[in-house]
Formats: sequence, structure tokens, C-alpha cells
Amino acid sequence: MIEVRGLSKRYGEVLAVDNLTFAVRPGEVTGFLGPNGAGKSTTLRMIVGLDAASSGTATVGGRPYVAQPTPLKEVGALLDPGAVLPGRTAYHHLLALAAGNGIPSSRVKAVLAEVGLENVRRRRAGTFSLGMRQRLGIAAALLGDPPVLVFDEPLNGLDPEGIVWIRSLMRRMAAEGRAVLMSSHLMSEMELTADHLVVIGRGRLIADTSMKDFIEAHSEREVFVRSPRAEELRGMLSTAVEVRTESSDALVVTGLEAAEIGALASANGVELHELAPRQVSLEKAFMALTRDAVEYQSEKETSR
Ligand SMILES: Nc1ncnc2c1ncn2[C@@H]1O[C@H](COP(=O)(O)OP(=O)(O)OP(=O)(O)O)[C@@H](O)[C@H]1O
Repeated sequence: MIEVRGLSKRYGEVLAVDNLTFAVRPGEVTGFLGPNGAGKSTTLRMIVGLDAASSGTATVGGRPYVAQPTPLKEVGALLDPGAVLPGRTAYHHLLALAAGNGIPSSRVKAVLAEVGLENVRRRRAGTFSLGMRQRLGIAAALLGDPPVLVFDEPLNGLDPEGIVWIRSLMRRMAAEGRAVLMSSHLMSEMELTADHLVVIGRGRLIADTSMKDFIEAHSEREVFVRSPRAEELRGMLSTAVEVRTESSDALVVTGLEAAEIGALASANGVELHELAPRQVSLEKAFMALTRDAVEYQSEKETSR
């Protein structure tokens, strides 16, 4: 379990993380979401002791990372897949990590197999593609068989096969009872992977919710309606229903089922050419939620 309480980080003028409080529970993948510059990486670095907090605390299993006697056995992290000596082979990179953390060398073989790098274990990491470096970074995170895993943008730069692989790995790690925290700036990635969501913007907590509740609260269904008498049909709909005119013969209706719209049109003799329910994407809901944070960022950036 990861517990973040009142965590803040200031870099000079910039308050990168502002009084954050949230928990990452075992048995779940928690998606850590926020627009670029929201403070995700800074928060993750503080959780794994790579950055000191300006105030507040971040603990893993009840202790700060720096107080862990064997950190790799408590928390595995993928923060910067480039952080590997390019001249070292994948095998020796992992072996050195294992030796430094009192982890038996048999684990090196096990994690190489787990991430599918067995065949290239004797190759220098400097020759690896981005996807292979991600896999090596994940192998290092898994080395100590830790109950807590932290991944910063693990899907960045991966091909579709790599993305599917990482998603299923995260799901499996959570199913084994581990607490998994994974950051991204893309809602679409999280929708398929996370059980719980922590959303931040400008360093502050915006939402801390189960994925199920987030979907229920934000994924409104709308109905696309095409009719040669669209404007007349619009006049027949109750004022309590939200209607957008998409073109002279098309409406988008929120707040009524397709069947209800069809029945209303039929009762009034209005011909329909299309009647199609569609789901508003969670990406849109996420963007609406973080809009203020993004605007603040771009204002700040343009005023530099
Ligand atoms: N070492 C640093 N020195 C000064 N400012 C920093 C430093 N690290 C981060 N920042 C600033 O802190 C803020 C948060 O950055 P951070 O990298 O944590 O955001 P992020 O949510 O991970 O963004 P992204 O999705 O782009 O990776 C940004 O305004 C960034 O410029």
C-alpha cells in the first residue's frame, strides 16, 4: 500500500505538487492521471525516494522509501527506462541490481523470462529498442518480487503488441494482490487498465475515484438523430433534454433513450433517416475535468 499525505514539492517559483493526499491499495491498478506538467512524475519520484518532499509524507508499507531496509523487495519502479548503462548486457544489469539488494541471482532468470527478454539477455542494453528498454526496466522493477509497483508512463513509445503486453502484466500483478500505480496523461489508456483513478492538475488532487464510478458519472450516452425535419423534431423534445444541432438535418440528443426519440418521432409522423446511440468518450470527460489545469499551464507557458 502506498500512502501519500499532504505531499508538496516546490521548485523555486513552481509548486509542482500541492498538498496531495491519496492511497494506492493492494489488488488494484491505480491510474495516476493528469495533463502534461501536472506533477505526476514529481510525485512518483518522491514516493520512491528520488526527490525529497518540501512537506508532507509518502510511505510504502507504512515507511518512507529511504527507510526501507531492502527497497527493491518493497517497491519496484519504472521511472526512466533510459537509466541503464548502455555497455552492460541485460543480464548483467539485472545481476548487478540483484547483488546490490540481496536478491538471489535465480530471480534474474525468472524476470527475464517474465518480460520476454531471455533470448537477448547477452545483448548490450545500449542496442535495445525503446520497447526492449521498457521491458528491461520492468524486469528490474519485478526483481525483488515487491508487493508495490510504480510505473511512470509505461506505455510511452510502445507498439500495439507492447501496449497489450504491459496492460495484461499490470492486470496480472494486481490480481496477485500487489498495489500497482501507473501514470499517464491519456485517459484512453487507463480505461482499459485501471480499477481506480487519481487525477491531478497543477499539482492538486482533482479526483480520487473508482473507475466504475468515474464511468458512471461521466460517460453520458447521446443519441445521433438524422431527419429531414430535424428542426421540427427539436421543437418537440422537452426543454429538459439537451439537444445540439449538428447540421441542418442532424441532432445530437443527451438525456433520452433512442427508443424514446423514435417513439416521439413516430407519434408525430416525423421521418427518421438515422437513430444511433453513442457513448461520450471518457477522454472527453477527463479533458473537461482537467481543462482549467491545462489552460493554466498554457497561459503560463505563453507568458514566459
Ligand atoms: N527538477 C525540476 N526543476 C524545476 N522544475 C521542475 C523539475 N521537475 C519538474 N518541474 C516542474 O514541475 C511541474 C510538474 O512536472 P512533472 O514532470 O512532475 O509533471 P508530469 O505530470 O509528470 O508531466 P508529464 O506528463 O509532462 O510528464 C512542471 O511545471 C515542471 O516544469
